Amino acid sequence: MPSLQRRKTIGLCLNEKKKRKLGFHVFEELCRNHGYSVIDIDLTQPISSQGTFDLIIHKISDLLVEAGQDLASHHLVQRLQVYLDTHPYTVLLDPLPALHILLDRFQSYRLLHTLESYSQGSSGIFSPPCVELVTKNCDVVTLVRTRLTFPLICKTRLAHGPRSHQMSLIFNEGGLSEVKPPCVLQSFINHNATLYKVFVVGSQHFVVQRPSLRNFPLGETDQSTIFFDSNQVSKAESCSYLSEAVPSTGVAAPSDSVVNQVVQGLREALGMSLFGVDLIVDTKTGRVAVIDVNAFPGYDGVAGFCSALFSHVEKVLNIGNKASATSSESSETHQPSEHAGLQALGSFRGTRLSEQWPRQTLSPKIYKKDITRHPYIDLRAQAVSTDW
Ligand SMILES: Nc1ncnc2c1ncn2[C@@H]1O[C@H](COP(=O)(O)OP(=O)(O)OP(=O)(O)O)[C@@H](O)[C@H]1O
Ligand SMILES: O=P(O)(O)O[C@H]1[C@H](OP(=O)(O)O)[C@@H](OP(=O)(O)O)[C@@H](O)[C@@H](O)[C@@H]1OP(=O)(O)O
Ligand SMILES: [Mg+2]
Ligand SMILES: [Mg+2]
Repeated sequence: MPSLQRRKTIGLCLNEKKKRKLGFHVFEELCRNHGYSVIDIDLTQPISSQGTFDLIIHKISDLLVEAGQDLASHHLVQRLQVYLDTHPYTVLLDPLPALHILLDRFQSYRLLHTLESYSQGSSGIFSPPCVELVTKNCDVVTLVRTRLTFPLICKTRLAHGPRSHQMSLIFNEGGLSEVKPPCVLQSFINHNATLYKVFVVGSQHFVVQRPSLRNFPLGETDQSTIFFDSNQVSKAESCSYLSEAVPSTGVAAPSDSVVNQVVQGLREALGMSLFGVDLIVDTKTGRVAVIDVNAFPGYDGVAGFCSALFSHVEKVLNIGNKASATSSESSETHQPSEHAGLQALGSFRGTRLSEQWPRQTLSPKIYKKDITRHPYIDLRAQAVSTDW
């Protein structure tokens, strides 16, 4: 029987600034030239009336953060969630549960430490020791004495938005009185002011070198706390006074195999396609530290971003095609299935955590939770099964 094929439709929930920075018109043109429709989704209007979307690309971090406090934003996120629930074959790049993890540095670092513990130190990859400060009512000095080493870097719990880039470098116990929870205190690792940004697009990744914070003497010193904005330190064009490298102490860049392990571990654990990982190399030990994971970052310096994204989208849509054809042959019902192919690509539908993570690894509490009503998901260590 002849079948009428609908034009595949890609929806975008990206603000103009993000699109402009990424040169996103190139991606849109590639899509249209290959027969796909591309439509900007307006979350203030019913989504179904704007199109039938096979795949949605978004960066709604602002909205996800606001949804915790603001009812109007909550409703917009809810609208997207309901659309996904009622359109089980729509692929969301990237899944909302994973984004909730990356919006929260507590959860991101817990995930990194879990991945590290699976490798039992064999890979030489680590995430610097850190402590979570929820309120002022804790004995910060004892926590730091028992778990961390000076200098420390203090980062806000929230990982997105302008205030999330306001950080401080603390050199002694006296400096601890100024920290403002909720925040993370993390041991500072000397890395000769060199940062390696790994930008992931589906199964591909790109490594870009950037400036970073300079080395500091290890151990407690009487240096006063340095407050800084991370956006002024590690952008391609940054030339902060905090970034002078020491030329003679260069260390080798992370090897391809280390970068692959980090990317693969996070891709599988998060089920994401579009993310960035910041790596530094410890000048003392040569080990590679993972210090930050960002959802849908800027990809600045990645020349082929739009074509890499297009080829990933094509792969996902083609696998989705086959998977839905197979499942409609074998079953009358249209339940969301766990497509092995999609999972292998790390491109999961963005509905509930339970649909993307192996069910047996989730506690019943998380399994039942409607993530859009809970800005922070309680990520359990056992929910991660990937080795580094
Ligand atoms: N543990 C650490 N040891 C040494 N330097 C660090 C450490 N953590 C962060 N840095 C430095 O501080 C900068 C900002 O840290 P981080 O990447 O966590 O912040 P961010 O604001 O989330 O960055 P992004 O803009 O990539 O999202 C890094 O680029 C690096 O220069
Ligand atoms: O443009 P966006 O708002 O997505 O900003 C992202 C920023 O990209 P940009 O530098 O091109 O702006 C990213 O920089 P690189 O890692 O790529 O250097 C990184 O700072 C993310 O944390 C930011 O995401 P956010 O913190 O806002 O969620
Ligand atoms: Mg960073
Ligand atoms: Mg970050």
